[in-house]
Amino acid sequence: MGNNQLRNTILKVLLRIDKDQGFSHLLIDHELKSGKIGAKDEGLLTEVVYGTIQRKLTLDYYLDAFIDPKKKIKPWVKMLLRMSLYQMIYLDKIPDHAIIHEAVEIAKSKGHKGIASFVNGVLRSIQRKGVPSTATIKDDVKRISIETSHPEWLVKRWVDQYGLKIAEAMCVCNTQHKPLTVRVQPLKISRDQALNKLVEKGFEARASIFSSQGIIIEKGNILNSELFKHGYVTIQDQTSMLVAEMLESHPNMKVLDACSAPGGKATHIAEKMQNQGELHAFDLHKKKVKLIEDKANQLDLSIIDAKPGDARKLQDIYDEKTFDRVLIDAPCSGLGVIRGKPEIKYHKEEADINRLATIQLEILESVIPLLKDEGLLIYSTCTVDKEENERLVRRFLERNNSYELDNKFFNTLPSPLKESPGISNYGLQVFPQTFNTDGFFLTRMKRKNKE
Ligand SMILES: C[S@@+](CC[C@H](N)C(=O)[O-])C[C@H]1O[C@@H](n2cnc3c(N)ncnc32)[C@H](O)[C@@H]1O
Repeated sequence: MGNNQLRNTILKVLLRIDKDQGFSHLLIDHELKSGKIGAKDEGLLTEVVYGTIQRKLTLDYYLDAFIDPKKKIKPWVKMLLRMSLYQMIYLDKIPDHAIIHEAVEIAKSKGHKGIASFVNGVLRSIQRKGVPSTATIKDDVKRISIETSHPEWLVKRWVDQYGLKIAEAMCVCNTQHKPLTVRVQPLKISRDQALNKLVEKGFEARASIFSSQGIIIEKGNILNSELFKHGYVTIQDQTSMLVAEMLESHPNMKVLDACSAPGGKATHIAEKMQNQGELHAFDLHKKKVKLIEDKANQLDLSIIDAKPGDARKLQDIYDEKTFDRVLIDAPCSGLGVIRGKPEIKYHKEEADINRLATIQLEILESVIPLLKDEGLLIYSTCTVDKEENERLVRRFLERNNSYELDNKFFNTLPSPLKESPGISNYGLQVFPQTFNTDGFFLTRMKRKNKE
């Protein structure tokens, strides 16, 4: 694929994410699987798409200083400027003159000479004069919003909920690289064996403190490894691995995973059960059930019975006190996974959070009666927001006095997590910056002992 074609593909993907609210990882995956992108261009496509989305508000702040506010610009021209500027500022592989040349060629072929000369003028002016400083922005929320490219409502919300220092560190971290982590399938290989194999193949890898099965890959492409291809390891963030660690499920238990797709945590739980017992996995969306089955097959786990179903209606299927363990990994705003899905920052709105909290509470209240006496329930989300996490748990406990937090949960956490800044009376909020992971929340509950 020529340079011009590659840049056109990048522009097409970016416009789909922006206009049609597409997911960056799915659209990138689609292009990479099309067979049209050469191996040497895969990295550039991924980097420019993610980077441009990740830095959109910062790039707009820079561009606005060079564009007459009265000028009407078509969305594709604005996006072309953003992706070109992203490469000029954040990538040092390609010289500026080549980036500007490509942008002008695209402007010519997609538009006309006038647009090409406008694009050329803006990019050349920035090249000559440099980008404006953010130091003049006095308001902290506005400054963080522009410097780290998070909408102001979100920065303000995080500052109000967690304070300026944590909020700013979180926003900065969300623009930085996160190492990939994998989970070892312990019924097929031990973590030490997997680590040795990876090091032999030239990977830089180390053990995670979050889970006895976790490995952090510092260098090397795990997707091309035999370990990955044959289901000896699966990709999972370290925070998500905490869930099965803390659920303490054992062989021959009866376990419910009420919101299960794509099955990352269900398969981990099945591994902890040594693939013995019953694991009932549900997801609201029928087509996602196949994802759970595929993951279970890939890891050679047979005890997962995956079905479509609404977690709020499982009482129609099961009697009260059926399960030894229950996981509610609830649908959430996903504000903890902005690094992997940067468009979340712009697609989510504040009103979504209250709507989601209502559903989360409904799910929790419908599912928890299925838990046996002495059973354990984990409630988790991949978001950083008190309304969906700590406050949700507090609201649940205030409304349902036969349940309580399981205090042993806090003692059982791996030690650096016990002392981490997100510990509260209602669970553990992991901030992405503390351990360079996703942002994640989890807590453990149980039925109160009757006197
Ligand atoms: C955070 S994801 C679960 C991730 C999964 N536990 C894993 O580790 O791979 C939440 C899931 O809940 C599903 N969902 C949303 N509403 C639901 C409902 N009312 N009942 C069951 N599943 C639901 C979504 O389709 C989504 O797949």
